[in-house]
Amino acid sequence: KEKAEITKEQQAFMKVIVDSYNRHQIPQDVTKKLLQEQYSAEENFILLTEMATSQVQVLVEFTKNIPGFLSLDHEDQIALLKGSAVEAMFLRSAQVLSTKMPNGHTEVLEERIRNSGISEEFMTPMFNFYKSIGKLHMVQEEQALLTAVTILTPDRPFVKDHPAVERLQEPMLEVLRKLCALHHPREPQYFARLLGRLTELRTLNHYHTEMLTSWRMNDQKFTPLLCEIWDVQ
Ligand SMILES: Cc1cc(OCc2c(-c3c(Cl)cncc3Cl)noc2C(C)C)ccc1-c1ccc2c(C(=O)O)cn(C)c2c1
Repeated sequence: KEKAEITKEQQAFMKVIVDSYNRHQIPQDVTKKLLQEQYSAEENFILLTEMATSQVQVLVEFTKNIPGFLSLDHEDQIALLKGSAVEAMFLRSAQVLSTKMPNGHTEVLEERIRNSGISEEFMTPMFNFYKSIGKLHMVQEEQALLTAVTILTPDRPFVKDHPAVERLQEPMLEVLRKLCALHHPREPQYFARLLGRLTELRTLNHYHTEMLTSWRMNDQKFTPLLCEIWDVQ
Protein backbone atom coordinates (compact mmCIF):
# COMPACT_ATOMS: atom_id res chain seq x y z
CA LYS A 1 0.00 0.00 0.00
CA GLU A 2 2.63 2.50 1.09
CA LYS A 3 4.40 1.89 -2.29
CA ALA A 4 1.55 3.70 -4.07
CA GLU A 5 1.01 6.49 -1.55
CA ILE A 6 2.73 9.83 -2.17
CA THR A 7 4.55 10.59 1.08
CA LYS A 8 4.52 13.97 2.84
CA GLU A 9 8.05 14.80 1.75
CA GLN A 10 7.26 13.77 -1.82
CA GLN A 11 4.24 16.11 -1.72
CA ALA A 12 6.49 18.98 -0.56
CA PHE A 13 9.12 18.11 -3.16
CA MET A 14 6.51 18.03 -5.93
CA LYS A 15 4.93 21.32 -4.76
CA VAL A 16 8.26 23.14 -5.21
CA ILE A 17 8.54 21.89 -8.80
CA VAL A 18 4.89 22.46 -9.77
CA ASP A 19 4.74 25.97 -8.25
CA SER A 20 7.92 26.90 -10.08
CA TYR A 21 6.54 25.43 -13.33
CA ASN A 22 3.34 27.45 -13.02
CA ARG A 23 5.17 30.63 -11.99
CA HIS A 24 7.38 30.56 -15.05
CA GLN A 25 5.22 31.36 -18.08
CA ILE A 26 6.00 33.31 -21.23
CA PRO A 27 5.13 37.00 -20.55
CA GLN A 28 1.77 38.19 -21.85
CA ASP A 29 3.29 40.88 -24.08
CA VAL A 30 5.13 38.19 -26.03
CA THR A 31 2.08 35.97 -26.50
CA LYS A 32 -0.11 39.02 -27.31
CA LYS A 33 2.06 39.67 -30.38
CA LEU A 34 0.89 36.28 -31.67
CA LEU A 35 -2.43 37.83 -32.66
CA GLN A 36 -1.12 41.25 -33.67
CA GLU A 37 1.87 40.83 -35.94
CA GLN A 38 1.22 40.34 -39.63
CA TYR A 39 1.66 36.94 -41.27
CA SER A 40 4.83 36.39 -43.26
CA ALA A 41 7.49 33.68 -42.98
CA GLU A 42 9.91 36.43 -41.94
CA GLU A 43 7.60 37.90 -39.27
CA ASN A 44 6.64 34.44 -38.00
CA PHE A 45 10.30 33.46 -37.66
CA ILE A 46 11.04 36.64 -35.69
CA LEU A 47 8.05 35.97 -33.38
CA LEU A 48 9.04 32.35 -32.83
CA THR A 49 12.62 33.43 -32.12
CA GLU A 50 11.32 35.89 -29.56
CA MET A 51 9.17 33.20 -27.93
CA ALA A 52 12.04 30.70 -27.94
CA THR A 53 14.34 33.26 -26.30
CA SER A 54 11.73 34.04 -23.67
CA GLN A 55 11.11 30.30 -23.16
CA VAL A 56 14.82 29.66 -22.56
CA GLN A 57 14.84 32.34 -19.84
CA VAL A 58 11.74 30.73 -18.30
CA LEU A 59 13.43 27.33 -18.51
CA VAL A 60 16.59 28.52 -16.73
CA GLU A 61 14.51 29.96 -13.87
CA PHE A 62 12.47 26.74 -13.59
CA THR A 63 15.63 24.60 -13.60
CA LYS A 64 17.27 26.63 -10.83
CA ASN A 65 14.28 25.77 -8.60
CA ILE A 66 14.62 22.02 -9.09
CA PRO A 67 15.72 20.72 -5.66
CA GLY A 68 19.44 19.96 -5.71
CA PHE A 69 20.16 21.35 -9.19
CA LEU A 70 22.20 24.30 -7.94
CA SER A 71 24.37 22.00 -5.84
CA LEU A 72 25.52 20.11 -8.97
CA ASP A 73 28.92 20.85 -10.52
CA HIS A 74 28.54 24.19 -12.36
CA GLU A 75 29.78 22.87 -15.69
CA ASP A 76 27.30 19.99 -15.38
CA GLN A 77 24.50 22.49 -14.74
CA ILE A 78 25.33 24.16 -18.08
CA ALA A 79 25.66 20.81 -19.86
CA LEU A 80 22.22 19.72 -18.57
CA LEU A 81 20.57 22.99 -19.67
CA LYS A 82 22.15 22.97 -23.12
CA GLY A 83 21.45 19.27 -23.58
CA SER A 84 17.78 19.49 -22.61
CA ALA A 85 16.67 22.96 -23.77
CA VAL A 86 15.22 21.85 -27.12
CA GLU A 87 13.43 18.86 -25.59
CA ALA A 88 11.98 20.93 -22.73
CA MET A 89 10.82 23.53 -25.25
CA PHE A 90 9.19 20.92 -27.49
CA LEU A 91 7.46 19.56 -24.39
CA ARG A 92 6.24 23.01 -23.45
CA SER A 93 5.14 24.00 -26.94
CA ALA A 94 3.37 20.62 -27.26
CA GLN A 95 1.51 21.25 -24.01
CA VAL A 96 0.60 24.76 -25.10
CA LEU A 97 -0.55 23.66 -28.55
CA SER A 98 -2.56 20.69 -27.30
CA THR A 99 -4.42 22.62 -24.61
CA LYS A 100 -6.67 25.28 -26.08
CA MET A 101 -5.08 28.64 -25.30
CA PRO A 102 -7.37 31.65 -24.80
CA ASN A 103 -8.92 33.45 -27.80
CA GLY A 104 -7.59 31.31 -30.64
CA HIS A 105 -3.90 31.61 -29.74
CA THR A 106 -3.42 27.92 -30.44
CA GLU A 107 -4.51 28.09 -34.07
CA VAL A 108 -2.53 31.28 -34.66
CA LEU A 109 0.58 29.78 -33.07
CA GLU A 110 0.26 26.59 -35.10
CA GLU A 111 -0.21 28.65 -38.27
CA ARG A 112 2.91 30.68 -37.55
CA ILE A 113 4.98 27.56 -36.85
CA ARG A 114 3.76 26.02 -40.12
CA ASN A 115 4.81 29.14 -42.01
CA SER A 116 8.20 30.03 -40.53
CA GLY A 117 10.65 28.45 -42.96
CA ILE A 118 10.61 24.99 -41.34
CA SER A 119 10.75 22.42 -44.13
CA GLU A 120 7.92 19.90 -44.50
CA GLU A 121 10.11 16.92 -43.52
CA PHE A 122 10.39 18.34 -39.95
CA MET A 123 6.80 19.56 -39.74
CA THR A 124 5.35 16.04 -39.73
CA PRO A 125 7.37 14.57 -36.82
CA MET A 126 6.91 17.82 -34.91
CA PHE A 127 3.12 17.89 -35.20
CA ASN A 128 2.92 14.13 -34.64
CA PHE A 129 4.69 14.75 -31.35
CA TYR A 130 2.29 17.55 -30.46
CA LYS A 131 -0.62 15.17 -31.14
CA SER A 132 0.90 12.34 -29.10
CA ILE A 133 1.40 14.69 -26.14
CA GLY A 134 -2.15 15.99 -26.50
CA LYS A 135 -3.55 12.44 -26.40
CA LEU A 136 -1.92 11.87 -22.99
CA HIS A 137 -4.04 14.59 -21.31
CA MET A 138 -1.30 15.17 -18.74
CA VAL A 139 -2.25 16.96 -15.52
CA GLN A 140 -0.12 19.95 -14.57
CA GLU A 141 1.92 18.04 -11.97
CA GLU A 142 2.83 15.44 -14.59
CA GLN A 143 3.86 18.16 -17.06
CA ALA A 144 6.06 19.87 -14.46
CA LEU A 145 7.71 16.63 -13.32
CA LEU A 146 8.19 15.29 -16.84
CA THR A 147 9.96 18.56 -17.74
CA ALA A 148 12.17 18.31 -14.64
CA VAL A 149 12.94 14.63 -15.46
CA THR A 150 13.90 15.67 -19.01
CA ILE A 151 16.25 18.37 -17.74
CA LEU A 152 17.89 16.02 -15.22
CA THR A 153 18.74 13.36 -17.79
CA PRO A 154 22.24 12.11 -16.83
CA ASP A 155 23.43 11.02 -20.29
CA ARG A 156 23.64 14.43 -21.92
CA PRO A 157 26.87 15.36 -23.77
CA PHE A 158 29.70 16.61 -21.52
CA VAL A 159 27.99 15.73 -18.21
CA LYS A 160 30.86 14.59 -15.90
CA ASP A 161 29.15 13.42 -12.70
CA HIS A 162 26.37 11.11 -14.00
CA PRO A 163 25.59 9.57 -10.58
CA ALA A 164 24.94 13.01 -9.07
CA VAL A 165 22.35 13.74 -11.77
CA GLU A 166 20.80 10.27 -11.42
CA ARG A 167 20.43 10.86 -7.66
CA LEU A 168 18.31 13.94 -8.47
CA GLN A 169 16.33 12.35 -11.31
CA GLU A 170 15.40 9.15 -9.48
CA PRO A 171 13.16 10.66 -6.77
CA MET A 172 11.39 12.70 -9.47
CA LEU A 173 10.73 9.55 -11.52
CA GLU A 174 9.36 7.88 -8.37
CA VAL A 175 6.94 10.74 -7.68
CA LEU A 176 5.95 10.84 -11.38
CA ARG A 177 5.24 7.11 -11.31
CA LYS A 178 2.94 7.53 -8.28
CA LEU A 179 1.24 10.56 -9.85
CA CYS A 180 0.46 8.56 -12.98
CA ALA A 181 -1.08 5.76 -10.92
CA LEU A 182 -3.09 8.34 -8.97
CA HIS A 183 -4.40 10.38 -11.95
CA HIS A 184 -4.74 7.54 -14.46
CA PRO A 185 -5.89 4.57 -12.33
CA ARG A 186 -7.42 2.73 -15.29
CA GLU A 187 -4.23 3.00 -17.39
CA PRO A 188 -1.51 0.94 -15.70
CA GLN A 189 0.78 1.57 -18.71
CA TYR A 190 0.37 5.36 -18.55
CA PHE A 191 3.74 5.98 -16.84
CA ALA A 192 5.50 3.83 -19.46
CA ARG A 193 3.75 5.79 -22.25
CA LEU A 194 4.88 9.03 -20.65
CA LEU A 195 8.52 7.88 -20.63
CA GLY A 196 8.09 6.74 -24.21
CA ARG A 197 7.47 10.38 -25.14
CA LEU A 198 10.97 11.18 -23.82
CA THR A 199 12.39 8.80 -26.43
CA GLU A 200 10.35 10.54 -29.13
CA LEU A 201 11.72 13.87 -27.83
CA ARG A 202 15.28 12.73 -28.47
CA THR A 203 14.53 12.16 -32.14
CA LEU A 204 13.13 15.71 -32.32
CA ASN A 205 16.55 16.93 -31.11
CA HIS A 206 18.13 15.64 -34.30
CA TYR A 207 15.41 17.19 -36.47
CA HIS A 208 15.89 20.47 -34.63
CA THR A 209 19.60 20.57 -35.39
CA GLU A 210 18.72 20.23 -39.10
CA MET A 211 16.03 22.95 -38.74
CA LEU A 212 18.64 25.33 -37.33
CA THR A 213 21.04 24.52 -40.18
CA SER A 214 18.40 25.18 -42.84
CA TRP A 215 17.39 28.46 -41.17
CA ARG A 216 21.01 29.51 -41.07
CA MET A 217 21.41 28.63 -44.75
CA ASN A 218 18.73 31.25 -45.38
CA ASP A 219 20.78 33.62 -43.26
CA GLN A 220 18.12 33.78 -40.52
CA LYS A 221 19.38 35.48 -37.34
CA PHE A 222 18.98 34.12 -33.80
CA THR A 223 19.33 35.97 -30.49
CA PRO A 224 22.62 35.78 -28.47
CA LEU A 225 20.91 33.58 -25.83
CA LEU A 226 19.74 31.05 -28.45
CA CYS A 227 23.17 31.08 -30.13
CA GLU A 228 24.72 30.28 -26.76
CA ILE A 229 22.33 27.51 -25.73
CA TRP A 230 22.21 25.93 -29.21
CA ASP A 231 25.89 26.46 -30.11
CA VAL A 232 25.06 28.25 -33.37
CA GLN A 233 26.84 31.16 -35.13
C1 LIG B 1 5.48 27.60 -29.40
C2 LIG B 1 6.84 27.98 -28.96
C3 LIG B 1 7.88 27.79 -29.89
C4 LIG B 1 9.17 28.08 -29.50
O1 LIG B 1 10.26 27.91 -30.32
C5 LIG B 1 10.28 28.36 -31.69
C6 LIG B 1 11.47 27.68 -32.27
C7 LIG B 1 11.70 26.32 -32.24
C8 LIG B 1 10.81 25.36 -31.67
C9 LIG B 1 9.59 25.04 -32.28
CL1 LIG B 1 9.15 25.78 -33.75
C10 LIG B 1 8.71 24.14 -31.67
N1 LIG B 1 9.02 23.56 -30.50
C11 LIG B 1 10.21 23.82 -29.90
C12 LIG B 1 11.11 24.74 -30.47
CL2 LIG B 1 12.58 25.11 -29.67
N2 LIG B 1 12.87 26.08 -32.89
O2 LIG B 1 13.42 27.25 -33.27
C13 LIG B 1 12.56 28.23 -32.92
C14 LIG B 1 12.80 29.69 -33.20
C15 LIG B 1 14.24 30.04 -32.86
C16 LIG B 1 12.47 29.98 -34.66
C17 LIG B 1 9.43 28.49 -28.22
C18 LIG B 1 8.40 28.68 -27.32
C19 LIG B 1 7.11 28.43 -27.66
C20 LIG B 1 6.10 28.68 -26.63
C21 LIG B 1 6.27 28.08 -25.36
C22 LIG B 1 5.37 28.36 -24.31
C23 LIG B 1 4.31 29.21 -24.55
C24 LIG B 1 3.24 29.70 -23.75
C25 LIG B 1 2.96 29.40 -22.32
O3 LIG B 1 3.84 28.78 -21.65
O4 LIG B 1 1.86 29.77 -21.84
C26 LIG B 1 2.46 30.54 -24.53
N3 LIG B 1 3.04 30.59 -25.77
C27 LIG B 1 2.54 31.37 -26.90
C28 LIG B 1 4.15 29.79 -25.83
C29 LIG B 1 5.03 29.55 -26.89
